[in-house]
Amino acid sequence: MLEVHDLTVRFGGITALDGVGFTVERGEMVGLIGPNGAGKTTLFNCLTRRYQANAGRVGYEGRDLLAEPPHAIAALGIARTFQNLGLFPRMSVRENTMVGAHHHGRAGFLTASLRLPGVRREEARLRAEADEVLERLNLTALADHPAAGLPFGTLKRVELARALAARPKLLLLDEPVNGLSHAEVDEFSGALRAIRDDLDVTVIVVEHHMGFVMGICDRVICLDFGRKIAEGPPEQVQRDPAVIEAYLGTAA
Ligand SMILES: Nc1ncnc2c1ncn2[C@@H]1O[C@H](COP(=O)(O)OP(=O)(O)OP(=O)(O)O)[C@@H](O)[C@H]1O
Repeated sequence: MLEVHDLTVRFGGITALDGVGFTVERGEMVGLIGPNGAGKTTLFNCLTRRYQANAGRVGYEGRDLLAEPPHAIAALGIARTFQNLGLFPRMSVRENTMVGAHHHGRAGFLTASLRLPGVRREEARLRAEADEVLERLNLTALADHPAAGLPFGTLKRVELARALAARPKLLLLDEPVNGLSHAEVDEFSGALRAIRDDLDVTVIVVEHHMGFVMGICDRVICLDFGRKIAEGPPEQVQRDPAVIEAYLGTAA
């Protein structure tokens, strides 16, 4: 599904990604780990075309992803969540979720403003789809509640709901369980497993929570200073001396 070759991104004198390469098969759940500043978010920003790569290639379902404009990413089936949440505080949980589905809508600015019957039907369809996602994530009771004022753990689930409403084939999760309690992490893991099994979604997840990553991922890739330093099954990567050193080096 995804083939990343020799991806390099520089910001002035900093090389945020340095010749990174890996592949992801359809249906896999891949963990992307590495100390702060390793280049994980930069990688997501390249895959969603927010950042321009200096070198390298990315193949996505046989396409040259780096040749696609940023606005085409959602329609290609790539959705992401953000480390610091990308929600609209004054909009309800349902409305925030419907934002994720906007690229399925066909109504233009004019037809939408005129509220023609076709537009109303379409809105009802998007709303029904959003409600289905909310149900799956145990958010139905909060559908009409504004995002503002909800606990952080709940907002993390709303953020996931928004990404799922886009009906993604490839889901990029940026620190989805950061700041969650132990019980919330377990709940999130369960929901994510069910989503992967039921919705045929391929997942790449950036996370510092090792218990979560090791418990849920089929394969783990570790970056350090923009380079891939390890890749393999979770138990193997966890024991890899280069990975241990990268983390301990940061802590020291
Ligand atoms: N827009 C930018 N402009 C300049 N430097 C940037 C930019 N984005 C990222 N960087 C730099 O690139 C490097 C990689 O950052 P990135 O955010 O990708 O790391 P990360 O692995 O996601 O870290 P964290 O775990 O802290 O989120 C860092 O040195 C960072 O300062």
